[in-house]
Amino acid sequence: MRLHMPCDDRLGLVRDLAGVLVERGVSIIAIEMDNGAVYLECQSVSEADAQELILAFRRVRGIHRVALVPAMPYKERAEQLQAVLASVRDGILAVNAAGVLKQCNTAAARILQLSAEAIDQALPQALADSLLINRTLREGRSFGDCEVFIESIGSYCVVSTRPLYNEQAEAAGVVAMVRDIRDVRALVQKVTAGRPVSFADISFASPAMEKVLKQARRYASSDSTVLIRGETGTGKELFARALHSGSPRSKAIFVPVNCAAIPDTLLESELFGYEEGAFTGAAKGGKPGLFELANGGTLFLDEIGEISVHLQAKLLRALQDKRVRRLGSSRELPVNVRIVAATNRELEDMVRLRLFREDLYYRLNVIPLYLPPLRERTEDIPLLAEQFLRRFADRLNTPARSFSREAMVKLQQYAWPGNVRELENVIERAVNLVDGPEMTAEHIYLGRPKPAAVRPQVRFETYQTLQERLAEVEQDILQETMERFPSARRAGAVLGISHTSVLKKLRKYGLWPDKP
Ligand SMILES: Nc1ncnc2c1ncn2[C@@H]1O[C@H](COP(=O)(O)OP(=O)(O)OP(=O)(O)O)[C@@H](O)[C@H]1O
Repeated sequence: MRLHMPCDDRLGLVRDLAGVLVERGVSIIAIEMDNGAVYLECQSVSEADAQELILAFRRVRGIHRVALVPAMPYKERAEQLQAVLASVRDGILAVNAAGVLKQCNTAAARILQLSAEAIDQALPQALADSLLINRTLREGRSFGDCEVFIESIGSYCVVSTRPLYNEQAEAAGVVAMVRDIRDVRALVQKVTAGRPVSFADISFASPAMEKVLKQARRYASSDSTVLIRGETGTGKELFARALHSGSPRSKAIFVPVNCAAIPDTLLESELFGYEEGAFTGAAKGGKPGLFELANGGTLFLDEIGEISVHLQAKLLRALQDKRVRRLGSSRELPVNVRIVAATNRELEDMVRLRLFREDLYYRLNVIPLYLPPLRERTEDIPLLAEQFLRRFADRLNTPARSFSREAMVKLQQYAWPGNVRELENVIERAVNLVDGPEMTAEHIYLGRPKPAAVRPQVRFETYQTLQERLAEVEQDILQETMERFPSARRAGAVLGISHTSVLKKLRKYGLWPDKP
């Protein structure tokens, strides 16, 4: 039986109430003062005895009223706290000064794989260390959003802690908040990801693209690695995104990496992450790599043909073992990532020239997908052009709605070295120029025609020896090769000479700074 009794603040009141119960041989379960009232919980008694008890309490000096209540305030508070703890997605746990686990919500139990029996038991030392609980107790200060590795679950978590102080201002316990790194990533993905791209976003009218799309739809559901080939701007990234959206991993993250846009040394730490202090400039607390970030989802390695041979070896190992190791760490982490790679390079030639590892090539080329260039599917041009026209006209609020016949012919006759991206740009430029509803041929500015491949210039200066003329040609070849493969080693592999010969020749022609 639980009673609520508004009362005066009088010394001895609780003793008098207890006396009423003692006289009748009824035991007290709990007594609590709250907000000008006494709450009392005692063992249950018969209906008649309850009535008599209530009358006796009313007669106690200082008691204003006596009413039955369904719950004691401390129980209500505890239940509300439990409901709050159970409803949050973050893991919350409370540990006392002796390291004993006193509270653990369902999320914490799930993230840290703790059983119900863990309550009222000392938290394992390694776990208390990883969760920064011991440091919080020792140093008596809070930690905010630290990424820590939890050995027992083999994964990283984000942890914040707060010490609880006793009356002597000593740390008497710790409350820790734990978030699974995967939940953090899912949140980031939700906030930062744009609208997902699906196969329905890929426009086509040509049988060639119909065939590719049919293949891609079939491949989407598989977990195998896809290698998308095609010239620049043919829609490789669009297909990679659609493959992800159409896969069982669609709810997880899609992580695109442009391998050509990041310098080699940086790409290694971006892909694999690093531990604190792994190198000068490494961020405090280390950083997870893109492989880890993409865990559960899809990693899109764009321009895969551009990565160095050193990184190719590391990538191959990661793909084979399905494990990655952060730079400066000895710990390997399992990763479950689907790889979609793309390139506009002739990887087979690169393999032949030893610029691309053959084993990595086969590992990536499990499902090849070839996107034809726009000039081989001119049927797609009107559809794409009209789609881009609508998009840009709406965005720029111009009245352009259609193409004249000549404009469309001009678009279809062009060779489109930049493919769909170039078409998109041409239409955007045209929409900016047009005043009326129709786009005419004058509004369509196409790229400058490519000059015909120039043959090495032959200079008819009769006093030049054969050797001198050959040297000029050699110089042109070296210059052109170094522009395409800006490393002596790679240029050497292409030209079939050693990299030291390349360097020697570069120095000879003043194409390489001399040693100081
Ligand atoms: N079939 C298509 N339908 C609609 N838009 C397309 C289509 N193909 C490509 N695009 C658009 O063309 C542009 C270039 O596509 P994307 O970036 O996917 O090409 P890419 O082959 O990955 O290029 P790069 O080789 O330069 O990385 C994007 O804006 C894309 O949305």
